Order: sequence, then C-alpha cells, then structure tokens
Amino acid sequence: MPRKSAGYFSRVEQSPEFSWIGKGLQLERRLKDRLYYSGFQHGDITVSKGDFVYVENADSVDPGDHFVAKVRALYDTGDDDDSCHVAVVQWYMWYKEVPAGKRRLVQSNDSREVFEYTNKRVDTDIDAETICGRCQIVTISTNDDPDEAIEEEDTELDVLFARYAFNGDVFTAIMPPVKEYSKTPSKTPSKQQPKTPAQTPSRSTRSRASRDDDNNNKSRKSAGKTPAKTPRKSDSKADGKMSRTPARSKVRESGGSDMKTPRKERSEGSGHRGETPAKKVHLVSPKNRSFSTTDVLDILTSPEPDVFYVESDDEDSSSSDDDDDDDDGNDGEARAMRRALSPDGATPARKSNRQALKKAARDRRGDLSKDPAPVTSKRTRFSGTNDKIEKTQRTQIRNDAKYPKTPRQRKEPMGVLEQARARLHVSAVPESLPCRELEFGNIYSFVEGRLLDGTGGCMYISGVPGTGKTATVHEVLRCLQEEVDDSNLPEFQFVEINGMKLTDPHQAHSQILKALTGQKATPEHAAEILDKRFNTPAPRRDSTVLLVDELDLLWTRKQSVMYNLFDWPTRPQAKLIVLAIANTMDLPERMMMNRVSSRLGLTRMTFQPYTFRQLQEIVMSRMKGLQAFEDDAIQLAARKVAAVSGDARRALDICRRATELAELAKTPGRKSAALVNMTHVDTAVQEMFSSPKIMAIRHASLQEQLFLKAVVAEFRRSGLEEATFLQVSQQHECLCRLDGVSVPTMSQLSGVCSTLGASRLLLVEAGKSDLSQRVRLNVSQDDVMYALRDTSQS
Ligand SMILES: Nc1ncnc2c1ncn2[C@@H]1O[C@H](COP(=O)(O)OP(=O)(O)OP(=O)(O)O)[C@@H](O)[C@H]1O
Repeated sequence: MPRKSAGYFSRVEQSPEFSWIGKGLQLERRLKDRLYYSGFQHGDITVSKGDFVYVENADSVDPGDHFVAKVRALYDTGDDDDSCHVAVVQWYMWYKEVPAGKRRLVQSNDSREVFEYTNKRVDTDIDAETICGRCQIVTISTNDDPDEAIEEEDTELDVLFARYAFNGDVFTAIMPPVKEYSKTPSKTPSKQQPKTPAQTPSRSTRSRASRDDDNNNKSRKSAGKTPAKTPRKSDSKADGKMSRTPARSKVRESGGSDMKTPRKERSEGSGHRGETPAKKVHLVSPKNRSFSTTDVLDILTSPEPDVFYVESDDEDSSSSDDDDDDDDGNDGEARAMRRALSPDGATPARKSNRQALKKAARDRRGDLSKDPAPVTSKRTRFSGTNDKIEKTQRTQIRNDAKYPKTPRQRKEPMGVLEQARARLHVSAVPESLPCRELEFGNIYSFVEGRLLDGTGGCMYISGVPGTGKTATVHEVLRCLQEEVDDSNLPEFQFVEINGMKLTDPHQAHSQILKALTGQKATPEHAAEILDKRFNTPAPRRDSTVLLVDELDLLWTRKQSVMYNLFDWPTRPQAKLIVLAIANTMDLPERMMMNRVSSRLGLTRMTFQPYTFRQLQEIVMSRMKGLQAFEDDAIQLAARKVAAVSGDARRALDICRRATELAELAKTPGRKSAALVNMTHVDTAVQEMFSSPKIMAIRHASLQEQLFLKAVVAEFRRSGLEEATFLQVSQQHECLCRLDGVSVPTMSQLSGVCSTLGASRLLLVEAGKSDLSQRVRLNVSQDDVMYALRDTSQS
C-alpha cells in the first residue's frame, strides 16, 4: 500500500521541481515580467487557482501544523531568485488562531471549522512553494449541520467548513455562496494531503530532520511571507474545547498567529490594495463582454492594478463575496467591481461608531479617563462561555421546524433575499447597536471607572427579553478589551455565567471558581474558597468582571447564590465588578429583605422595550445597502412587534420569515424574487403571534400559566423533558411566592394539571393522579416562555 503522504516528504527530501501549468499571462502592463498562471506542479502537489490549500507554518515546531487558505491567483515575479513563485491567497483561520479575547464571540467545538479571515491588513502574497497540500472548505450557514454538508462533498481531501467570516474584530455569519469546487480533480492521490502525525506514525528521524532543514530554508526563503506564529497563552483553552470534538485525525489545527507576516516586497513597496491610493483601473475585454465576479476577484488579488487585460476565456467561476454592509447586494458583479475600484475595501464604520460611543462614555465620566494613568497592559483573560449564539440558534431551529423552509439553493449565487436573511439572523453580530448608545455609555463608564480605580461594584441590568441587554454588555466588554490591548486600561479577568445553563443555581459557585482559578470544587466548597478570596487583600490581583446572565434563574430557597453575587463586590479587597442581567426589574428587592438590598448599593440600569421607531431602525441598520424590503414592510413589522413586546429578536425573526415568504412567492421563471412587501410581513406576523398553542397559553388562567412555567423550570433544572407532579408543584410554589400569588393546595393544583392535560398543552400520565404522576409538555419550552414572556415582568 503506498504511503499516504509520501509525496509530501519526498518533495521535501529531494527539493522537487516546481513548474507552472498553463500559459503565463501578462495581466499588468506596468509589471511586464509578471506572468499569471492557472496552476502549478510542485513535486507531487498540483494546485490550481481556486483550490483550498494547506500552507506550511515555518515557525511551528509541530510539522503537522498548517495554515489554511484559498488560492486566488498565481504568478511568477520574473525575478531570478528563489521567491519568484507567488500565490495570492485568501486566508482562513483555525479556531485556535482566533485571538483568545474574541473566541467567546463564537463557539466552535469542531476541529473542522475554519473562519474566513477578512482582515485587510494581512498580506496575502505567499511563496507558492510553501503550499504543502490541498483540502476542501465548504461554506455553510450557521444553522446547517456541518456533518451533512461535509458528507455531500465527494472528495478524498480533508473537508473543513466555514460558517463565519472574521475581520480581526467581529464575526459575521456567511451564507453559502456559489458552491466552489477545487479546480484540480478532488479524487487526487492522497499523497497530496499534508502529512500529519496521525497519518504517519512511523516517521523516520532522517525525514524529519531533512524536513526541518527544508522548513528552515523555506522560512529563510520566504522570510516575511510565511505567516508568523505567535505563541498564545490561552491556546490550551481551545485545545480543551477541541479535544472534546470527535477527532478528525486528518485535520490538524495550527496554533498560529492571526497576523500573517507581510511579504517583504509588498510591505516595503506599493503596500497592499487596502492602503493603495485610488488608481485608475481600465478593464479591457477583447469581446466587450461583461466582467464576471471572478474577473474582478483577479483584480482584487492583483497588487498594483494599473491596466488589466482580462482573458475572455477564463473559466473560473468562483465567487466568495462577503456580506459587506456597503454593498447594495443587487448585483454581485457590480458590487465586487465597486469594491475593487474602491481605494479601501474595508468599512471602518463599526470601529468609528464604537470609538464615538467610548468617547461619549468617557466624557460622561469626566476627567478620570481623559488622562488615564499609564498602566502595564497584560493580556485580558476571558473565561466562561457565550451562550447567546447558541440561544439564538435554538430560536432559529425552532422557527425552521415550525415553518416550511425555503428550498436551499446552495449552487446558485446568493440572492438579495438570501443576503437579507443572513443579516437578519439573530446570531449575526451586527455592525453596531443602534438605539442603545446611552445604555452602552453608562455600562462602559461604570466598568471602566472601577477598573481604573481598582475597586468593585455591582450593576443590576434589567429589561424584558430581546431589549439588547446581553448584546450591549458584550459590546462594552469588547470595547474594554480593546482598551486593555491598547494599554489604556489595566488587565482584567472576565468570567461569564448564565443561569439558563446551570442545572442547579449553586453550581454558579463552582463555575466561577473554575473560571477564576481552574480549581474544581463542590458548590459549597467553591463558595467558601471564593468568599475567602474576595476577603483577602491581594494588591497585585487583577480586577474581575463577572457577567451573570439570566440571573432570575439563580433563585434558591436561601438566596445564598444571589446574595453572594451582590455581596462580594462590596468587599473592599475583592476588586470584583458584577454585571447582573435579569428580566425582572425588582428581583433584588423581591429576593432579599429591603434592608439588605439597600445596603448592597446596586447601580441599576433598565433597558426599556424598543419603540416601533427603534425596532425599525434596528432592522434597517442591518439592511443598510441592501434593497430587500419595500419601504413600509419593515415599518409594519416594527409596529406589530412594538405593540406586543418591543423585542428586537422577534422583529428580526419576523422580517427574516418574511424574506422566506417572499422567496416562496417568487413567480416561476423569474430569476429574482420581488421585494418583501407588507403582505409577507403580515403573514409572518400572523404565523408568529397566533399559533393555536400560543393563543391557548396566553388565554389560560394565571395558575395554569404558572404551572406551565413551573414545568419548564423543572425541566431546565433537571435537564430532562419529564418531571413528576411533586417536582413541578415545588417549582410552582416558588413561582407563586416570587410573583406574590397565593399558593394553591395540592388538590387545587392537581385540578390545574388535569385541565392543562385536557387541553393537550401537557401530556399527563394516564390512570394516575398522585404525586408521582409524570408530566410532559406537549408544546415547546420556547413557545411557553414566549407566550408568557409578557407576564414575567409583572
Ligand atoms: N439595538 C440593537 N441593534 C441591533 N440588534 C439588536 C439590538 N438590540 C438587540 N438586538 C438583537 O436582538 C437579539 C436579542 O438581543 P439580546 O440577546 O441582547 O437581548 P436580551 O435583552 O439580552 O434578551 P434576553 O433577556 O432574552 O436574554 C440579538 O440578536 C441582538 O443582536
């Protein structure tokens, strides 16, 4: 049996020949010696333009570590030296390469996941000889099943998947564009795979040594071209995450840097596209045909486009336009053209917006931050998880299950409506958070002030669901971390816990301890250790920012968890800043004696439900530059939602559903669907707000509603989808006390349970009506919570 990756090593050992494939084309008049090719052969490796490839990571000690990229162009500089073979690539990042502080924005526990790296500052010209193998990347949407998508790929190459683009700051969900296939036949001999330890258990010392030698040579040869690997403090965290994933032994993660070192020639000379002042670009086509997106991508990848001759017989059909807010999205080619012609493809809107907000926050704080004392910046450590994306994805999955899904068109270019859907997805991180500037400023200055002073405090943030509490706090923390990175703020440790993710509220103690110190302990022991920690002076300890989301769910009979969370920040030694998010406005008062709650001195912040104008602005800001909706359609959605809840999540869902309905209503034969109109929005609203089950829950009696809530609470507590009547009755009693409602007797409650069973909202065990009677929901937990969300604030 031939050794799988023999080619890789034999190439290294014998310094294999490099040869271009195809006829060299001179595409740039000014650079006469530069010839563009459609592919190359290097030893056993054949690579064509458009292929996804592994690139050697010369700085890694692990020979299996590779970068991942897509080849966008190939050219020969015409120089008579070692570095004349150049590949222009689009980089992809492994999860491990994502800066630690950004990883919490997107959860990835699949070692096959990569992120399209759209940061314009990274150089994209590399030595073609550092390409060491091929792979396949399939772009999927955030709610697609990666396994399913990967299975569809008929290839022997490693298949990776990409759901998000990352520009070094934020992640954007990418929707599947035109399906891209490697130009080189995918059923290539497996020796084109780069060698990984898993594939080559018996690596000889000699080949390793010669490979290392070669790597060193390559590093020298491509000095300044091969991406540099920066050691990462927190790689171990990612490792931990990844190791839980079913291992794909063929694919190795590269723990490299997010900054790919620029190619020398480019950084010294012309600079790259994003920095080059506007140049005249003449597009010349012999047959006067219109330019395809690929032609324009060629322009994008070309360093100094003075004059282009675009070959009319170019067969490249790939397209990977991202979701730029400045696009109009109507015409992919025009969009790419505009971007190509623009002196800077990047949109700095987000940054400038944030900077303005940060400035506003500073101004509000007064002098403190105008001239912050110089501080030594160490790296901010982030722990905990961001469940928001998961949560919103759950909502999406629910919606997809409930409503007919628009047929997937993965092999066609992304239409306007499809782009709109991607942007409206609640998991898509928006460019900015309109209508929350004030809240942002207040939270920012609260945390910033305490970080600078080295003190602690607690801010209690409340508001009905979907008012942007979590999104705003995350945005604040992103900005604070930027300040830490710029050495304007002292380092802090960030821990996030979410009441919804804990099966028992006391686990909060264990989780906080583990995130802070890595220690594992029972909840009681963890509480003791934490108590001691927050009472002990430790002048050199960094401040801790603790985000507690869904605080409402941390209620316990003795209220010890909640009390600790409010009390610890008041300890002078603790340097603990707690941001507690809850839906209930007066939770501290309800939970604790007034005397105690006033002593805690909480800073409060209430997020009001969005008005219709605000909801309209939120949706419109996501649609910026994309004409997918008729003017009145968004307004209608915003008005309908504002009348019920002021929930941005719901408004986004409705608009998203309306785009699906518009797509379904597309006239057969027409290439593109009409715009989303008021009828589509109205239908989407009807679907969302008046499913029979939601109506039944809304019109149930108070005790019945509380019983349903108690069932959900018990399911969440136990992690099971079934509970006994006794367990539910205990939850029910807690809820009654929380809401100040008198607690019914057991027989009354049994009657409530039977009524819900009769209306089929519950499935109750037949022939039993004692405490051990088993109860299940006959409606989704989300629907119960959605139907009853307005009552939670009461
Ligand atoms: N001002 C805004 N601009 C853009 N998007 C927003 C805004 N406010 C909320 N959203 C979006 O609405 C969704 C819900 O927001 P978020 O999760 O922050 O709400 P929340 O108040 O924390 O809700 P919950 O109490 O249910 O956790 C997110 O997708 C978020 O991006």
